[in-house]
Order: sequence, then C-alpha cells, then structure tokens
Amino acid sequence: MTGKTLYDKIWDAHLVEQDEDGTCLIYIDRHLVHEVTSPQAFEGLRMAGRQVHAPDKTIAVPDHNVPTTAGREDTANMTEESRIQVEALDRNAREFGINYYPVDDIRQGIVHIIGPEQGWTLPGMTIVCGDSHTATHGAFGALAHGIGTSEVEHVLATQTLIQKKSKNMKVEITGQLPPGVTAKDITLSIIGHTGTAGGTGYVIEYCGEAIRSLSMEGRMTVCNMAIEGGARAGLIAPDETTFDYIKGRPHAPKGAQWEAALAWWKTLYSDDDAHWDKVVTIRAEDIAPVVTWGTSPEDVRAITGTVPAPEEFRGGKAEAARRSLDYMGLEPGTPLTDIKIDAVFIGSCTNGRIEDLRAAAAILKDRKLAPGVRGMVVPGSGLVRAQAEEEGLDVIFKEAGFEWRLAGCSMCLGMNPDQLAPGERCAATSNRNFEGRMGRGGRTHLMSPAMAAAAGVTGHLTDVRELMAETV
Ligand SMILES: CC(C)[C@H](C(=O)O)[C@@H](O)C(=O)O
Ligand code: SF4
Repeated sequence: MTGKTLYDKIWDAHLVEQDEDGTCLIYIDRHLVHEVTSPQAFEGLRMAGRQVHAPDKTIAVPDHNVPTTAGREDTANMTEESRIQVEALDRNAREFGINYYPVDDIRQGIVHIIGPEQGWTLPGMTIVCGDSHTATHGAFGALAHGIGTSEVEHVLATQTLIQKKSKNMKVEITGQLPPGVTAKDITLSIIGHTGTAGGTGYVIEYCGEAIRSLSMEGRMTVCNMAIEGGARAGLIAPDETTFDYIKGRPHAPKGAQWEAALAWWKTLYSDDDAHWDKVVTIRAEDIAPVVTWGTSPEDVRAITGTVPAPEEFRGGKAEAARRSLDYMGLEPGTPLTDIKIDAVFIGSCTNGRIEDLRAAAAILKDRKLAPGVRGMVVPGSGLVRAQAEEEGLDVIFKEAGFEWRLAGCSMCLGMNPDQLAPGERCAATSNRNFEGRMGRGGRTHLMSPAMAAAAGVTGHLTDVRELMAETV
C-alpha cells in the first residue's frame, strides 16, 4: 500500500459517507462567515425553521463592505447594498447565537486574518467559508476552501459538506530565498509558472526548504493565492513554527487538550511514498521580486524585465494579453521600472498581517511617498492595527504620507468606499488584478508589501533591492 499525502489524511479523518460515484459527505470543523455570501443562507434556514447546527464552530465577521474610516459603526454612512448586508449579518449572528466580531470589536478584521489570529484555525481541520481566499488557512495544515452560498446554508444546517475528492499536487520550492524576495514573490511566481488553471482539480501542498523557512504570516500569503492558481486548496504541513504561532491563542486547545492535539498534529505530513498526481519544482534562487503587468494573476514578471508583447503568447492568451495591455495602458517593451503609479495599497488577506506592515515600514522609514502618489495602509484586523501602533509603525506610515486606516478588505475589492478612480494605477499587495476590481477603470499591479512601499517612494514600479542597498 502506498502512503498518504497530508490532504489524504485530513480527508479520510473527515469522511462521513462516500457514494459509488465518488460523491462524499465530509464533516466541517470550522465555518467562517462574512456579510456578502451569508444573508440568503441564513434566510434559507429561517424559512425552513432550522437552527445553526454547530454555533460554537461558526464564526462571523463583517469585512468586505465596511468602511475603513472612523464612524463606520453607523451603517447610515454605507451604501444601501452594504448596509443591508452588514445589518443582516449583525441580526443573523445574534439571532442564531454564533461567534461574532462586530465592527466595533477590536478583534474585527478580514475573516482570513482573524480566524488564525483567534486560534480558530488549527492543523488537521476542515475549514470552509463563502469566500475563495479561504485557502489562506491551509498554511496551518488545515483543508480549507471556499464554498458557494447554497453550500453555506448546507454547512450552517448540518456542519457537513458534499464534496468530491481532488487530486494531489506537490509544489516544492527548494533552497533559500535571495534577499528582497518574499512569500508574495513565491506565490506570484508559482502562478506565473503554472498559470491560473495549473492547479485546477488539485489540492496543492507547498513544501521544500524555502517554504519551511517561512513564518506563519508568509505561509498564509503563499496559501492565500492557491485559488488564483486554480487549486481547490493549498496546504503546508504543520511544524514547530505552526505550533508556536497557535499556542496560547484564545481558541487554541489548552493543557491536556493541547498535548493530545499536538500528538495528532505531528502525524500531519505527507508520507515519503505518497502518490502525487502532479509535481512542480522551483528553485528559490531563481525567484526574483516580481510584479504583475496585466489583468490576470498569472501575468507575472521579474521587476528587472519589460512589459511583454502579445506575440510572445500563444492561442487565446495573445488576445488576452492585447486586451490586458490596452486596459492597463501599457506598451510592450517598456521596462517595468518605468511604469509610473498613482496609488499604493498595503493590506488585504494576502498581505495585511503584522509582518507585512513591518516589511513595508522598513522601506518607508525616513522616506516619503513621491509627490502626487496617494497611499493607504489597511491593517488586516484591529489587533494587527494595535500591534503596529505599539511598534510605532503607524507613525512611520503617517510620516511617509500614508493614510492609516481601520481593518477591512478595503481597496482589495471595490465593495466599500476605498476605490481607485478610473485610470488610476496602483501598486497593491492584494491578490487579484482583474479589470475594475479596485474600482471601475482602476489599474492594479500586484506585488509584495516591500515592493509596494518602494514603488510609493519612487513613484514608479521599483526593484526593492535598490532601496535596501541604500538603507545598509
Ligand atoms: C466577496 C467574496 C465572495 C469574494 C471571494 O469569494 O473571494 C471576495 O472575497 C474576493 O476576494 O473576490
Ligand atoms: S481582502 Fe480581498 S481577497 Fe481577501 S477576502 Fe477581502 S476582498 Fe477577498
């Protein structure tokens, strides 16, 4: 018998029932809920006269629609659509008795940031949320993925989910990252390499020395974008880094329960003789600081490169590149570092954690935003914000000319007042550069927090290594 992958192990531990055609029922350990994809699900329960099956395993927070400025507790300041969603979540959370972090709670933040922060996210769990970036939680060795609103209702009602098993894919990053290269560069480079469909049908396990060397924050950044590579979920086997991060968090196990959990968590790795349906290997030394030039997360290039020409691509991709370049207002052959920016956005569930803010602040210390460039730093949670203030990072950002905001999804997705104006070009630490995502006509270049900070200082896309050299 061949061994099992980490994915196989978690799957088997949660399998309730399996049909002959491979349709399975799996048990769900944690259900995260936000205001956008849950109102109809709760309404469905209400109409059927049902309760939430496991309110203690259900965690709700408003994040997408909430403004990131003071006074946001007053929903009268929101657009009609946002107000309806935020008020519905508030009512549903209280009525159904689930765990809830309202907007005036310091623990409020982006759902994928507060799950790990509060210790809800633990190794070996199955975690779902009506949100594609649920993959983030895979950084803890949890099987975590997005679900649709009808599935949200199913999980609320039964704490189970109907699923078919995915295939196993291994993405190994060997060796050590060069200076100036971060987790964001890893995850963007993987998508640049495999394409947005490369992971379709698979659960990816990220492994190798470069992944092992990452902090939990970095691992979350990597797993966050598994979905952008087409995968069902991304996973990293838990280790001492994981256990250290979890220990003492509000909802982490304690005492004897901690010991028992730890014993199980230590079995959560892929066996040496496990079967992989697909393997991708990338050398960390070959990864450079990267940026995206187009409107798909696979449009990735090293910052030392140039804007590509559509002719470099084959088939439908050439046409897609032409359209991308047109939308982005870019000419083939332009050095990427010649691209001028208007705005910088530091935040999102990809890069809104304390380490991300530290990395950006390290570049911004004693420097200022280039004239005419606006910048916004949006911590991923109220607690990240408080920690950053304790470390004085807010002062660095403000002195550099950035706005220091309250926690939420903010500009990552234009569902709240934080948006780009038409034609405005932004260096962003988020995960999607789709047309109009940050505001109609807005142009997004994805990159790491350090790279976004560097672009803010010079006013154009910049190789952060040049500013790092100046600092030392
Ligand atoms: C609004 C929500 C359903 C959506 C998602 O599923 O990812 C959002 O979080 C996003 O990042 O586009
Ligand atoms: S920060 Fe962006 S990617 Fe993450 S959940 Fe919010 S909208 Fe989605």
